[in-house]
Amino acid sequence: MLILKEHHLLKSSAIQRDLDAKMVDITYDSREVKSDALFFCKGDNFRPIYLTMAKDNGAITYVAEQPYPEGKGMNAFIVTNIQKAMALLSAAYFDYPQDDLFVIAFTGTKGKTTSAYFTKGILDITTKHKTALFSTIDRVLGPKPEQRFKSDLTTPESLDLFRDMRQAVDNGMTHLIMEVSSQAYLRNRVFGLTYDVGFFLNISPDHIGPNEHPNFDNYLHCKLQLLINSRKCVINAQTDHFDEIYGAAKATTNPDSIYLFAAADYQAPQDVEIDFRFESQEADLGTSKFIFTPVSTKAQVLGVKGDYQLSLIGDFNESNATAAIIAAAFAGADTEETQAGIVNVKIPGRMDSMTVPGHGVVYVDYAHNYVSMHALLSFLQREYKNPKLIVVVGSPGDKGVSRRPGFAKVLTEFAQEAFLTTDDPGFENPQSIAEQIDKDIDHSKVAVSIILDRHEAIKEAILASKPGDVVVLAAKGADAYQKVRGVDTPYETDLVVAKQVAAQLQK
Ligand SMILES: CC(=O)N[C@H]1[C@@H](OP(=O)(O)OP(=O)(O)OC[C@H]2O[C@@H](n3ccc(=O)[nH]c3=O)[C@H](O)[C@@H]2O)O[C@H](CO)[C@@H](O)[C@@H]1O[C@H](C)C(=O)N[C@@H](C)C(=O)N[C@H](CCC(=O)O)C(=O)O
Ligand SMILES: Nc1ncnc2c1ncn2[C@@H]1O[C@H](COP(=O)(O)OP(=O)(O)OP(=O)(O)O)[C@@H](O)[C@H]1O
Repeated sequence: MLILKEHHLLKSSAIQRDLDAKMVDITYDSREVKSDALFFCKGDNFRPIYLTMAKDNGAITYVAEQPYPEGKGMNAFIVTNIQKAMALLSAAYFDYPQDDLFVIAFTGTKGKTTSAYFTKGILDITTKHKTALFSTIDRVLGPKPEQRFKSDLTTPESLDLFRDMRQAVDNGMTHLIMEVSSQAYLRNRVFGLTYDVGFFLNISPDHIGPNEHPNFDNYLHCKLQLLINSRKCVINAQTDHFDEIYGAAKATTNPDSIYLFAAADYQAPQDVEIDFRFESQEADLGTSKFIFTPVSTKAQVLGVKGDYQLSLIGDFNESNATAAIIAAAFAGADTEETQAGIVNVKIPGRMDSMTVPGHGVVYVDYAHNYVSMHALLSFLQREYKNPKLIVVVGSPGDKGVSRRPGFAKVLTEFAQEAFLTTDDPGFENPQSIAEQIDKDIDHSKVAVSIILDRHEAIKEAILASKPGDVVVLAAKGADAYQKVRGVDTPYETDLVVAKQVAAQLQK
């Protein structure tokens, strides 16, 4: 209660309390309540009947923004903001596990997962597999295979976050790499959490619409919170909105603890000193090679520099790799470890490729907004020397509405043929989403087909390709589901479907 009081979250009226009540668990899901638990009443879809269920299952205390008759007889803490209260109480309940971890956080519209995986590749060497990971793809809480779980969210709900951190510490982990989404700040999932090093990779319009951010300013504001909550800040100097981002870091962090990185040929504004540079040597279909150089005195103190090679192709990944090298260096990695740890990193659903005999080469990639599709398609266009580009893509329902015109624009700029299909339609009609993309495409440049069955769309795209063509299966990465009306409907993944098509064609 003191914690809530200290943070001015407690509404003094309407509190019933038994301060001696023992509490053996905390949860926000009535289905998981055990006896003597504390139950958080939270969420857009919260219904008072969940509190009844929680009480019936043995909850003795609830925390909510209003008193509920259903909670009669229970201890109640009525708070002004349930998300903040849950974050603070969860951190306390799990005994502040962040204090036992070196925490590295990445935010950015693109590149969070990639940078996080690169960093983990390195720190697995440095820390001898004592590095935990909270990523969009999975959560790694310990060195054993059974301590790896699939993620539901990029950044977990606060209670899950602190519980998993505690688990990681108990499993012997000493470091944690986490992706922090803007949504995590919007919904106070990381309220009160401070990172040892926080990275701002880039920002471009995305995640704006129902259930997400009301506008770009809000999106940027939420992302900036990561810098405000980091002991050391590292910023990609080439990001859009650099001035605002750098300004946010400077407002709360000593300039000695702010670091900037950029490509070797980037001309920074006069009053901006770049700390780390990366110089591309080769970025083709086989590999990426670049030189990483600490330029400023404070960057040189870290002692990491040299030639780097990546298996994960795509020129845009050199910037992600640079962020990872800096992150790992702050966590104690040396040059040799950063070189050895990054070279073999591959990420499910990022730049996966296969050739279909008699047809084109197929790429599966998670690019799912204008900027990432632009990065992906321009790379492939350059490397394959203006091939015919055939793209299969869909846009999710209920969120990221700005992606739809973004896809239309990028398809018009690069593709010769597009198959618009289904991608997590949620509660929207996938046909209508496809039509919204289609209406902004310049049909004099791109031949468009709407095929809602994603398997069929992939098959038609591959059939339409000839050797030398490039087929891009975009935006779904390695997702093994389609989110339809609140249900995760199993889906084989784009790569598996492409392999099935290739196998059928060879029969
Ligand atoms: C808008 C949003 O972020 N919503 C998230 C939020 O939901 P919520 O707090 O409103 O809770 P809710 O789902 O309405 O459920 C109501 C409550 O009733 C409880 N309940 C429900 C049923 C029952 O029988 N008993 C019971 O107690 C539930 O446990 C829950 O506490 O908290 C839930 C976890 O408790 C999340 O699953 C949910 O994410 C939704 C599914 C989502 O799609 N979020 C996206 C937008 C998101 O967060 N994305 C970002 C990535 C964005 C990026 O890439 O940058 C992310 O970090 O993943
Ligand atoms: N630095 C970058 N700039 C532009 N595009 C990028 C960059 N890094 C990755 N991409 C593209 O974006 C896709 C997603 O990358 P990644 O999963 O690392 O980003 P993310 O920030 O975790 O995305 P999300 O928040 O949507 O999960 C990649 O498959 C690639 O096509």
